Amino acid sequence: MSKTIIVSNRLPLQIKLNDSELEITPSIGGLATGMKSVHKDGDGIWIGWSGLTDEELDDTLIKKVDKAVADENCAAVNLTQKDIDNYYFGFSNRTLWPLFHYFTEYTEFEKDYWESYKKVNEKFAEVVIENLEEGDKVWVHDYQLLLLPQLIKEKRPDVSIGFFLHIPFPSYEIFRTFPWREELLTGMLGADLIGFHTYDYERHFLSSVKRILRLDVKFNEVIYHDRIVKVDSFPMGIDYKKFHDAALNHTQLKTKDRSELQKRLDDHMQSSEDTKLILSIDRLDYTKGIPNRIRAFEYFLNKYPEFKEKVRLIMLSVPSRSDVPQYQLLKKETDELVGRINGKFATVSWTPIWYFYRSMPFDNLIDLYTSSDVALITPVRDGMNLVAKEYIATRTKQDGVLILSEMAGASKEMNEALLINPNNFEEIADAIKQALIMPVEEQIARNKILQERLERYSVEKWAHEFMKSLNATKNLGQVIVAERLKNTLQEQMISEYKDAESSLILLDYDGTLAGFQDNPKNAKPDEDLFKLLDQLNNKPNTDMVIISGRDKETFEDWFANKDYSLITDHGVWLKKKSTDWEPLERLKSDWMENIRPILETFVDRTPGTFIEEKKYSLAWHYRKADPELAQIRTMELNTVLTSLISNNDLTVLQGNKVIEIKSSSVNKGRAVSRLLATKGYDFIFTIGDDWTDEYMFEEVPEGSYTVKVGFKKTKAKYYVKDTFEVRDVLKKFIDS
Ligand SMILES: O=P(O)(O)OC[C@H]1O[C@H](O[C@H]2O[C@H](CO)[C@@H](O)[C@H](O)[C@H]2O)[C@H](O)[C@@H](O)[C@@H]1O
Ligand SMILES: O=c1ccn([C@@H]2O[C@H](COP(=O)(O)OP(=O)(O)O)[C@@H](O)[C@H]2O)c(=O)[nH]1
Repeated sequence: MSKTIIVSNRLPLQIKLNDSELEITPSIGGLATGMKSVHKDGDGIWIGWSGLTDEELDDTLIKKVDKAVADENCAAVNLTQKDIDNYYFGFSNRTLWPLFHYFTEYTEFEKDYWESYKKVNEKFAEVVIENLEEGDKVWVHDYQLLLLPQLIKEKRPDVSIGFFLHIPFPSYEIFRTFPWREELLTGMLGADLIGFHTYDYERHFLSSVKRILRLDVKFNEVIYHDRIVKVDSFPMGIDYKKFHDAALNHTQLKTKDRSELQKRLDDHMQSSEDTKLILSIDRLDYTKGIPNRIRAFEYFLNKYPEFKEKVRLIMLSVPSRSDVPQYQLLKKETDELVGRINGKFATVSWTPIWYFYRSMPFDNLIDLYTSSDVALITPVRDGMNLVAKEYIATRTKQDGVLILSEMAGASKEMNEALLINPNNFEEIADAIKQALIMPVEEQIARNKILQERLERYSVEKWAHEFMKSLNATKNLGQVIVAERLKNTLQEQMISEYKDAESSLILLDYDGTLAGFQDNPKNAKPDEDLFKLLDQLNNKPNTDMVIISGRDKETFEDWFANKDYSLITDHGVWLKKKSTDWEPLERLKSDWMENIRPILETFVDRTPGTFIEEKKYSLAWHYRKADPELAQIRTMELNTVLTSLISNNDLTVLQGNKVIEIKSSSVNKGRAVSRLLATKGYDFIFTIGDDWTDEYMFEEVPEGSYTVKVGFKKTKAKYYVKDTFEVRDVLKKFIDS
């Protein structure tokens, strides 16, 4: 039976050694708490790091760890202390985490960290491959494993892979500063479906894919080699029922069953009639805006002194990544701030801030959530923030107010909360006051809407939607275009070629024989290509024709010493083997004088674009321009040109990052039909990569081999992945 394999850096359980005995605790953090609910009901396995390093383990302990993780349907990836130092504390938490949360000044670009990150991603890949069985799906999580999808896909292209990023994906302007940006993007694109919490993160990712990898993006689909990668947003939910039911049970607890923490909270609440509790819970992380929050609370107490001795801020800060210097500094800063403010405002009966630096068991979290009148959640950046959702889920009487930073992914779905800018103390202070005096009817009205949404889009639903989309993505890849020219088909084709008495091989040039270059002039044939073409050209009973939109002058220059058959200018000129150039069409070019100035205005306004002037056509290339600006400009240019060309027998063609204006009566198809009229062939092979080649595919008779380069919509019957595969196929003709 097929299963889903979840992969994340941490397993849902963390193991430590205590006097050579295993001490097992649940992992902290939204990824672990959220995915745990998904994993518990499923029949899959969860692969991740156990919490112990190789150095801490001997054979006996390894067996114990394996058993402990296997009991939870997990499998451990073994990491050394050096891996943890360089991959986890290093690259993950001193490079990716700060950069993706816009803390560029904290970001360290260390080659050693990067090398370790690659190595550890490979270790994860090995364990995944070991556990993979026929039909399994893999769901990879988060920034620690950005290279993993590609590593799995390379070894197991048949496996359906989903990837979900739990933190923000930064804007292109931030991401472009990253030294290994191409590798990270291609690593992620190994997945069939890439998910983010919000649409903003999704569009930032697509923007980087377009600009850095220059890949084609159609709406939310990336065309990557011969695959379509779907990108979408799936805002993660929580196990609503678990939190809501726990809160309901909590209300029924007898006094004797109440926790020590709850008793302290009760004491505070009973100390005066209008006393209130404000709660914050987060890992002690600089992204969570903890110092800002404390300062804003101080500002509030100064601005609204009537709340002194009545309102208390309870801050639960969970220790996190304490080997990273920025976290140590944050700890110091937080301790000092809390000390200073408590020192400044405290009275005999009141300290304004209760500060806990530890993690708490689930029941204590419920104590805190259910006892607090306000939740104050103020991250400066946060992928989602599940605490905000958990607070709302526990409000069984629907009272309570959530103050939430608009920089948290959760804010996109929680409009009924009081949304604040975490850098604006004035706004936070006013929001605290508004929350404290908000009529209970208004609290209920807001929370009712929030709860309905959270209950509906729970973490189970989130996981279900993601997997549903992953399954649909798989089908998408299969239905769309031509059939892959796989080895068995190639063998059949070559055997037909060998049996044929007369064969025609039509080869497009750019994007087929030679790779795409920023400057078209640089796409000159290389030595290998010449060798290959020479050999093909000498095959008996074979007419090899290079058929291109390039101008005659370029081909005259490039192939000066070669006796190849050539067709240039999309079919205007023909040079047959051992004969001279002859025009296939008689064309006028006076129209160019009118069109060129228009194209020049587009070049001036669109940096990176340029005009290629051929004898019979004009081409405006935008391959180096910003893709979004280019998209707008191509629409504008099309509109302008449409009104101009109608009287001139001209056509505007949209190519691969180029718009070309040329005579309507010329195309590669017409040129091919003329070739076919002069000679009969019993084997025809034609290959090309863009729209101009579609005319050839249409023109050649049924039964011909029509092949597209790249995974695109086409009239061709088959496709190959790239120019490297084109050469491999041509070698098979030569070797036959
Ligand atoms: O594993 P740690 O290094 O101790 O960190 C804990 C987790 O922190 C991050 O959580 C994120 O995921 C949450 C759920 O999607 C989201 O609400 C939150 O905004 C994120 O910051 C991190 O992404 C996880 O990988 C860590 O395990
Ligand atoms: O002592 C604690 C404090 C918090 N949490 C949980 O940690 C998660 C924090 O997730 P969030 O998305 O808010 O932030 P992250 O830590 O993942 O950045 C929530 O599910 C909390 O219930 C916990 O298990 N123990």
